[in-house]
Amino acid sequence: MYIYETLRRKENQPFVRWNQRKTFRVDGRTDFTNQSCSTWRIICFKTPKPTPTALCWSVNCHTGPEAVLGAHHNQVTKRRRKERSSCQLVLERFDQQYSQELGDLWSSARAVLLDPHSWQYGVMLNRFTTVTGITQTLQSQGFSTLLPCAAVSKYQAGSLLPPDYISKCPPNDSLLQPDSTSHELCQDFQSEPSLSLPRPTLQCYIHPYPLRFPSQAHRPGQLKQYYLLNAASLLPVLALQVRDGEKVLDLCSAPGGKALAITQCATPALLCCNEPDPHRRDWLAKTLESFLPQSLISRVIVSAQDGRSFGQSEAGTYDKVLVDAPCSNDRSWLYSCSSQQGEQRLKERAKLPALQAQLLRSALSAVRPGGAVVYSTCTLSSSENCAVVETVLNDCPEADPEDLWEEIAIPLAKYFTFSPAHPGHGQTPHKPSLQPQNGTLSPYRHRLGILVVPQPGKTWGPMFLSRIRRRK
Ligand SMILES: C[S@@+](CC[C@H](N)C(=O)[O-])C[C@H]1O[C@@H](n2cnc3c(N)ncnc32)[C@H](O)[C@@H]1O
Repeated sequence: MYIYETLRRKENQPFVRWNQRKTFRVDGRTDFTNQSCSTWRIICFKTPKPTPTALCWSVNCHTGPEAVLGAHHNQVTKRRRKERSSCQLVLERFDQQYSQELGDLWSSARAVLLDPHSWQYGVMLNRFTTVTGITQTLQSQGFSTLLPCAAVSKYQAGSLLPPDYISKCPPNDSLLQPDSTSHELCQDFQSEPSLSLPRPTLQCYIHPYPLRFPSQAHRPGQLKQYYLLNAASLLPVLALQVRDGEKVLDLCSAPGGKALAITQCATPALLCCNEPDPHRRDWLAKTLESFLPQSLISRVIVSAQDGRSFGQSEAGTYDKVLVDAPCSNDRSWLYSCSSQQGEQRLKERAKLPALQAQLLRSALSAVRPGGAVVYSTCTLSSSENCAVVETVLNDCPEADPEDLWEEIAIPLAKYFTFSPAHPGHGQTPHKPSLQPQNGTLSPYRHRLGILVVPQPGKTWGPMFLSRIRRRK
């Protein structure tokens, strides 16, 4: 059990809990004995028996030196997270398939998926709110921004970032981004001078340890300041490269995390969020209402079509289309609540590639010539990933896959573990390469897509993404 906490310590006063948890570990970077320190970064960790003495140092392979605060700190009380057990049936199927497809990467990915306490969470800030306070809190707890400045300028409506924004950033690969731009207002679109929105800045904070920032409760009349997500979910949105004023379709939209990320990257002229499932559509609508101001909500449509027919009804309409397809969802399927549910899901799994291919074809019809479609899933399964892309490309001669390895995998390799696509989906076991090595990867293989594989210390993913451009 790894739970991370921050305790504040005032001079000559007892420890005050910032959040209600208990057995604590001191972050290796914090000098616990430094009396002048006003903020302690304390991390709760799994211990068979909390030590009753004040401090007990030990070493944890993930996180370094640890200290257990003993029971005599009466603010420190016990609470255990409910353990979830994995579904054996699903795990066996994953073992069979993924050891073939991922080789050595699977055993370490498996260890991460089976240890929910090691999972990391990203905190995506909402540019439509004041985020200075949250930013300070995050930074004081050891969070830093995910996207270095170079990546920010490249991916998110980069030409719109003012030169002083870039110059305010530290010159090298520093993770600290200035917060001030979140509050700068810009006039978007000369055609609608009345639309005054904060400048697009996708800011996602991550922590080196699996610290889960508390989710924000509903605040009547106020927008939420941040959204918690798997940081790998941002990659399909970055790959979409949405620019201000574009028409964007999010074909499979609920609960809306990627739709929100799109609105952080740019101000589209139209964002159509499609979700056929009524319950999930309500959830989507609530997400949008909780994060977007009225001036933007008027540009957002929630639609309820079967995504497979969208391409026919709105052919050639959109500049960009995101297909974040229904998929096996490895993380959640592994924790199916019963073996019956696991069995049922594995049966459904066989039908998914056909549905995914239909959705991708529909998206390629809905996008205008010259526009781009991003296809993504949150499974490691090659039959739902590159095999779907390959199938669709085979019967869409007017569609070209684009290389995301150079554009996304290499610049962001510090944060995510990438594996290139696996053509032949499982027929040929292959040893994945984390970095492209000259001569070992064909350009076509890059182009089918890239896969984020969860690994210890970089637990983001699974996430597959592929970008396909419709020829002019
Ligand atoms: C992976 S989830 C999307 C997650 C979402 N993009 C986000 O970031 O929050 C896939 C969604 O596709 C929806 N879906 C299932 N079948 C669909 C279909 N035929 N057309 C469009 N969406 C569909 C599911 O109800 C589900 O909400």
